[in-house]
Amino acid sequence: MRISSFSIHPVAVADPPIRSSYGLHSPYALRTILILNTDDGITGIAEAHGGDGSIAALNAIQPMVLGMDPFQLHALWSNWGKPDTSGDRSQTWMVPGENPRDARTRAFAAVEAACLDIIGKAVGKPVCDLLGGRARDAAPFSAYLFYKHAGGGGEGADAREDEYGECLSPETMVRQCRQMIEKYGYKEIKLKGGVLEPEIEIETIRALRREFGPGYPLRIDPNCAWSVETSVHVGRSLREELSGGGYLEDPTASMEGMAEVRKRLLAEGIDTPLASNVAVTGLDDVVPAWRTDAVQVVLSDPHYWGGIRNVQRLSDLCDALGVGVSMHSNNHLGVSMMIMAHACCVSPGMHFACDTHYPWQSEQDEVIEGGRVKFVEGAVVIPDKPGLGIELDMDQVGRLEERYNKLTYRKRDDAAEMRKHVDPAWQRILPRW
Ligand SMILES: O=C([O-])C(=O)C[C@H](O)[C@@H](O)C(=O)[O-]
Ligand SMILES: [Mg+2]
Repeated sequence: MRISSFSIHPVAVADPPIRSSYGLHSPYALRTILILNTDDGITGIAEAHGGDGSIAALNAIQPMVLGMDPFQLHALWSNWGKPDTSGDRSQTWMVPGENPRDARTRAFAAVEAACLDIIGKAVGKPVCDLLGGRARDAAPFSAYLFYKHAGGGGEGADAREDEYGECLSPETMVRQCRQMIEKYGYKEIKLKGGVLEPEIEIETIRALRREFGPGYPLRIDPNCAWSVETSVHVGRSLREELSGGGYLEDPTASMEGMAEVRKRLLAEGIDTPLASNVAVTGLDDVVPAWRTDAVQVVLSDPHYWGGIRNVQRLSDLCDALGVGVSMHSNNHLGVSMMIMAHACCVSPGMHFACDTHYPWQSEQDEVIEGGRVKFVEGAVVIPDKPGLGIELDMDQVGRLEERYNKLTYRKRDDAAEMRKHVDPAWQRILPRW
């Protein structure tokens, strides 16, 4: 079997004005759909980050993919040569999906997912059953809460209804969480922080705990917005709330900063795990993060960590080191949803509910046949279908691609969006508090 065609479809997906320490989301999130066909008529699909950087990396791998046997993934990776991993591979300064240092890993991840989809279809097995068998039948996800301005995303005739309204206070965040839990059944909660004064974010976490109780583990992620001092203060203030299955995610920048926060919290008898997808972005980072005790929960991602198999490798490595594993997300559609669900199900060490931005996207913008992926009590059940278990709706892909072609931007730039809509002088300052 050989890959006989390779096509990429950039798409634009309506996205509400949600905030993080990187800034503000633009009206459309950018994604890329990859389609591979084989000479015996099997189609494999994948989804990757969007915009020019992602497309350039996919174009660069294309000549090696055309004509390859989809079973030979090791050969593809080694023939491409080792990517340049020198310099800053972190996501401290660049929003996920925009660091050119992991562009190759991300392109490989997309090809790998499409090849696994092909292999699954060829042998009649779901992807997670190709990779040693599933550790679980359903992938649990968490309610991923964002401070946000009013608006549902999209523009003009494409503007979407605002399901969650403005949420810039503890009370409105509790309402957002209630809506999300009622709709999807999530059992764990993640708050994207680094947006408002730390005292307001502390109060938001407390309000969530009062409302939902200790049965819903809580995590907060300010994407490095805090100094070591502030991180220790937040860790101390939320000692109870972040215990029992929660964590403190990327409170401060750099492995050294994280290690210092950990040391100071432990000195006060506070054992809240620190999680990271910013300081730790690849397998090479795991041992240094473990050795310095900077990170107790590593946040995988089958996109920028180099694929589903690397998430599985990461899970095994973390298991051996006694480190936890969870999963990071970015805005995504149903194809990524299934890539993430399969990655979770083949990773025995994944004991936390994974992140997903999926509730922030809408039914109108889904690209898979049959509408959106469903959650059952907060989890995505692996369908009894071969490969990833989904097919593309090409009319929808065409519609979202047409929309992409009309946009004036080709990369995610949350700081520029912040200057346009909130504060013309806004700069990303780290630490801000
Ligand atoms: O866990 C994280 O760091 C993220 O989810 C990063 C994302 O880019 C998030 O900050 C966002 O969507 O703004
Ligand atoms: Mg994070």
